[in-house]
Amino acid sequence: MASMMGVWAFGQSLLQTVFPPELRFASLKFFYRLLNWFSSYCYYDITEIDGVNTNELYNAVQLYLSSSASIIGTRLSLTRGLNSSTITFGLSNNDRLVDTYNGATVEWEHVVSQRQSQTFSWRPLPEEKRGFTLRVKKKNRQVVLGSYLDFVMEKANEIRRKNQDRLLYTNSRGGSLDSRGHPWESVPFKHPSTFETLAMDPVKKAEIMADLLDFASGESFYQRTGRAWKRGYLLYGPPGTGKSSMIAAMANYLGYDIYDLELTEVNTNSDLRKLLMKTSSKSIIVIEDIDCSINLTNRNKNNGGGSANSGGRKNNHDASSPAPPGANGEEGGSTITLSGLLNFTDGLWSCCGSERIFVFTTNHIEKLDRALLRSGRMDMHINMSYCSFPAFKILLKNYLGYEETDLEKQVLDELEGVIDEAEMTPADISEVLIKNRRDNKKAVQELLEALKTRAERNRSKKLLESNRNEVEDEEQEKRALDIPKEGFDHLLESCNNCEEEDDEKIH
Ligand SMILES: Nc1ncnc2c1ncn2[C@@H]1O[C@H](COP(=O)(O)OP(=O)(O)OP(=O)(O)O)[C@@H](O)[C@H]1O
Ligand SMILES: [Mg+2]
Repeated sequence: MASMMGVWAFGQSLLQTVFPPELRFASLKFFYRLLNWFSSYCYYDITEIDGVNTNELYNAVQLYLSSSASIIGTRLSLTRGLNSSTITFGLSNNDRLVDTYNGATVEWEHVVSQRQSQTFSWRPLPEEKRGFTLRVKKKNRQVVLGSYLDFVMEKANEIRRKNQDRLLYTNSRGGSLDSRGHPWESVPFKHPSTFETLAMDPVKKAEIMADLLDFASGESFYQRTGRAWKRGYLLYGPPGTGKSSMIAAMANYLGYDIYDLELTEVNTNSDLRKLLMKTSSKSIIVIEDIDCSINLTNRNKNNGGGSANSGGRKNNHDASSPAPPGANGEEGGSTITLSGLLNFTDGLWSCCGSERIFVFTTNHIEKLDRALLRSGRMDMHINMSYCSFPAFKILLKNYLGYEETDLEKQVLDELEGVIDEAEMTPADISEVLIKNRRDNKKAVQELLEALKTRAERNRSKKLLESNRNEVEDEEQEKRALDIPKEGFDHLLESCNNCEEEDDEKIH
C-alpha cells in the first residue's frame, strides 16, 4: 500500500513537472483515449430521459431485463404498472447483468446517480439520474447495433403486452373526447371465452386458429406482397351461435385489444376516420350487427338519383325521407355511409396502424351489400351455425365434464341422430346444461328430450312448407299458362339484356 502511494505521489509530481497546467487537461484526455484505444470493450449509455423526453429504449431495456432478472437476481426492484395485473422485476441500482445474443456476450449495468443542479426546464426532472450502460466487446459492436437492440425492443413490447391487461374500448360517448383528447373509453377486457371453450366444428376451428396465427406472424409476408397488414372476418349466423364469443376467443388467443365500434354513435365519415386513427396496433376492431347499424344499400345507388342520403346511418332518418339540410350524400361527410365504412376498412386510412383485424357480425348476411362481401375486404366468411354434433361434444365436456366415452353408446347415437334436425343453437343447449349442471344424467336426458321436441317441430314445419310450396307452384303454373306467348318472349328478351344491377326490376 505504502509503495503504491509512493508511486502515485511520484507520478503526480512528474505530471506536474513535465506538463504545465494548461496542457494537463489535454494530456489527461489523451491518456484516456489511449486507454480506450487499447480496451477491447465499448460502452453505450441509455439514459432514462433524453433531453426532456422519456427515452423509450430505457423503458424497453428495463422490461427486457426483467425477464432474465427475475430468475437470477438476488436484489431486484419490483414494479406494477397501471392496467397491469403482473409484477415486473428490474435491476436494482448499480447492479449488473450479463446477457448473450447470437453468441455475443454483453453486460448491462443499471447506473443511478443523483442529478446535479436542476437546470431550468418546463418539465420537472426526477432527482435521480438513471440509465443503463451496455458494455460490449468491440468485435460484437455490429451485432449489437444491427439487431440486438431491435430484438430488445421487440421482446419488451411482447412482455408489455403480456403483462398488461387487455382493454375493451368503446365509442359510446358519442364522439366526445376525454381529457386526453381520446374518443375511446376503455375497461379491462376479461372475457373468459377461448377457442377451447368455443363449441364449433374442430376442423373449422383449427382453420381459423391457423389463419389468425399466420396473420399475426405474417409481417414480412404482408410487406413483401405490398398488402396492408390487416385482415377482415365476417361472422354470420343466427343469434346465440357464438359470434361474440368467437371475437373474445380471437382476442384472448392473439392477446389483442378490442375496439367495439358502435356505428350508431358515429355521426360522420370523418368521425369514423378519427376513431380509426386513434386505435392501436394489435387490435380487433369489431362492428356487431352490421346490418342494423347502417343502411347497407349498394353504393352505386347512392349516386344515381333518389335520396342522396340512402346508404346513410339507419337511425338518422329513413332512406326514403328527404335529406336534412347539409346532408349531401356520402362524400359530403355529414353522415356515415357505406362508402365511409368501406374506406374505413379498406381505404388508405385503414393502414394508419398495423396488425389489425376487422370483425363484422351479422344475423342476416343476405342483407349485406355485395361491396362489403367481396374478397379482400372481408377475407374470411365464417358461418356460425346451429350446434353440430362435434360442437355439442365440446359443450358436454365444458359444462358437464363429460368425455364421449362417459355416455352410453345408445344415448350418444340418439343425440347424434336428432341434433342436426333440431337446429338448436349452442346458446340454447348451454341453457339446458347450465340449468341441470348439478345432475349430469338429468341434464343429458332433458337435453335429449328438448332436441327431440325441436326436431319434431322442425319436421312438421318443413312438411307444411313443402305442401304450401307445392300448392303455390301449381297455382303459378296455371297462371303462367294464361300468359300469351309474346309475353314470354318479351320477358326472355329483357332477361337477356339485363345488367346485374337490374335484378330487382326483373323480379
Ligand atoms: N359456439 C359456442 N360455443 C360456446 N358457447 C356458446 C357458443 N355459442 C353461444 N354460446 C353461449 O351462448 C351465449 C351467447 O353467445 P354469443 O353472444 O356469442 O352469441 P352471438 O352469436 O353473438 O349472438 P347474437 O347474434 O345475438 O349477438 C354465450 O354466453 C355463450 O356462453
Ligand atoms: Mg353477439
